[in-house]
Amino acid sequence: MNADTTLPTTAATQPLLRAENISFAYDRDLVVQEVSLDIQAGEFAGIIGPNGSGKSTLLKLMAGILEPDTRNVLFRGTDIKTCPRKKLAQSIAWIPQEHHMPFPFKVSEVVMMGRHPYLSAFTFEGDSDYEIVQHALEQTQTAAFAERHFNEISGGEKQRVMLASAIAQQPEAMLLDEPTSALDLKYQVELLKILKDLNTTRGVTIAVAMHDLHLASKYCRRLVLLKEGRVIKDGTPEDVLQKDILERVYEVKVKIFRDDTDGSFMISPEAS
Ligand SMILES: Nc1ncnc2c1ncn2[C@@H]1O[C@H](COP(=O)(O)OP(=O)(O)OP(=O)(O)O)[C@@H](O)[C@H]1O
Repeated sequence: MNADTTLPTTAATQPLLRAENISFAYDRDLVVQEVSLDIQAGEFAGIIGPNGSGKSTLLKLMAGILEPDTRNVLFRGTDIKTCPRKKLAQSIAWIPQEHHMPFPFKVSEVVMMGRHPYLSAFTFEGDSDYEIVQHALEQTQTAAFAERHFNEISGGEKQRVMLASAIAQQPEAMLLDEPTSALDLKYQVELLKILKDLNTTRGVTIAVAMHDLHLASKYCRRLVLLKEGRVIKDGTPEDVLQKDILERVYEVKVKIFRDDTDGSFMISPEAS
């Protein structure tokens, strides 16, 4: 067995990801404060909260991109800092909010980057890698512009290409930072349907930062509400999307409507 890809065998009993009372500051002020959060394998969790509440930062900490100042993030019970990088790159896909490539890569090449954690320094992509990439391009409806340069496509097209790259990565978990922010109505729903399908049919764990509370309540089985870097409420959409909680956290009066067809919630801010 290759030691580089081995993780502890006790892993199955642990949450996939655990933030154990972590705090983090970019400079002086803490932007994540004493957050304890377990993400179990197979969950579909939404991270919600006002601008600047720490959603992106928390996801970056959970993905091992940033290191907490205090305490640790554990991946299957092991401090994420000490996990073999290759195994981590195969296991966790991170989809950031902003995408820019430093070189003029084609869309197909960006999607192929999802396969890189599986290749060694001296191996080239094989037929199965190309098949996986082609399937990911088709699944995200990005195959039509696979030969265009990534930096020359629209923001919404980039978001779908980054999802394709994450699908090609075949990870255990996808952490996504506002993946629908640049998408039109059709593709917002398409992207969330793809995530739901990956979650239900392949067991991919999803943690996604979202501003659209209606879509969050429609697709996420759990919502974690942040304010000023702290978890204010963590539970089902019904537990979290309550008038008094939302008004306190977002500092605006809201009306909440329930869609009886799927149980989702529509939140309408009221002009004061
Ligand atoms: N690279 C950085 N350097 C310094 N401060 C940062 C950096 N990134 C974020 N911050 C600050 O950290 C805080 C949390 O930001 P973060 O992006 O995590 O919040 P967010 O909830 O994702 O916000 P939004 O909904 O606006 O995307 C904010 O006050 C932000 O200004």
